[in-house]
Amino acid sequence: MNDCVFRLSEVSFSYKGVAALSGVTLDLPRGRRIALLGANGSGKSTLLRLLDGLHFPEAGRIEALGAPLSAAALADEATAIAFRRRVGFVFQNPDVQLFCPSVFDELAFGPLQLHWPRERIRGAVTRMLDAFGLTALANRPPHRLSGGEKKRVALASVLILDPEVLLLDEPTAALDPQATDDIVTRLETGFGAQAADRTLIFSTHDLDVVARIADHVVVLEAGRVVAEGPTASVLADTALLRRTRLLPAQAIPAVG
Ligand SMILES: Nc1ncnc2c1ncn2[C@@H]1O[C@H](COP(=O)(O)OP(=O)(O)OP(=O)(O)O)[C@@H](O)[C@H]1O
Repeated sequence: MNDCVFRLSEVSFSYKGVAALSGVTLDLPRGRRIALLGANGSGKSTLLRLLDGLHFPEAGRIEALGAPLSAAALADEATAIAFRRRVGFVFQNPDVQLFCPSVFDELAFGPLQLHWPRERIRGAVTRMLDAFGLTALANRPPHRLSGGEKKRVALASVLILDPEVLLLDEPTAALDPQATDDIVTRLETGFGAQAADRTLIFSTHDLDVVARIADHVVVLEAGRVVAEGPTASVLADTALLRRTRLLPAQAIPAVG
């Protein structure tokens, strides 16, 4: 495949002897909305962390945006800054990435690091606050918000930099149905509408979220890729979904 944001070749990774990914070979094409689907512990978060250069493969290779993604490559400060500008990551737990005294400052933090002019920062933050329904919360400390509000702040603080690739680790985990719908709607309408070459890669085990957002699905099981393809065909494979614990093994009998 020629135009891939990431190319993985026989990638393996373990945490002090606990295997998390084994022999993953995968091309992730540009401009797609890709779901990493798998049961708890299947390796989704680990794969996202490798794509973001937070961990590096023990074996195998990763190419990101046409260049090797390795500890040696990111040790070069200019390469690391360029990579972080192009690839945005939102953690599963927003508390690990929210640390500013106010929501406004949280959104302004990235642009300040990139030395945007003050007026540009003010305008961009104001627009993002409005787009994410956060204007009334602008002066609140992020750590005192609800889980759904924190997720919106974390997402807005990454999207303000308009990354080419957005990596989201379980964007709807621990959210109630309304907050889930809110985030999914923003991802359906906000991110993809910006430009056709933007790529979204997100992890989840929620099949409804996959159906609404993704156009391509990669299924992980015990650290291996066991299926990959267009969303409709993967979601139609109920035997696969049952085997990988994404659907209950047996239908639960109706009550009454
Ligand atoms: N910090 C860690 N130390 C040791 N083992 C870990 C660590 N993080 C993950 N693992 C192990 O690596 C494997 C893959 O975990 P990972 O978090 O990538 O899965 P996941 O698909 O994201 O799971 P979940 O859906 O529960 O978030 C699991 O066996 C897990 O126990």
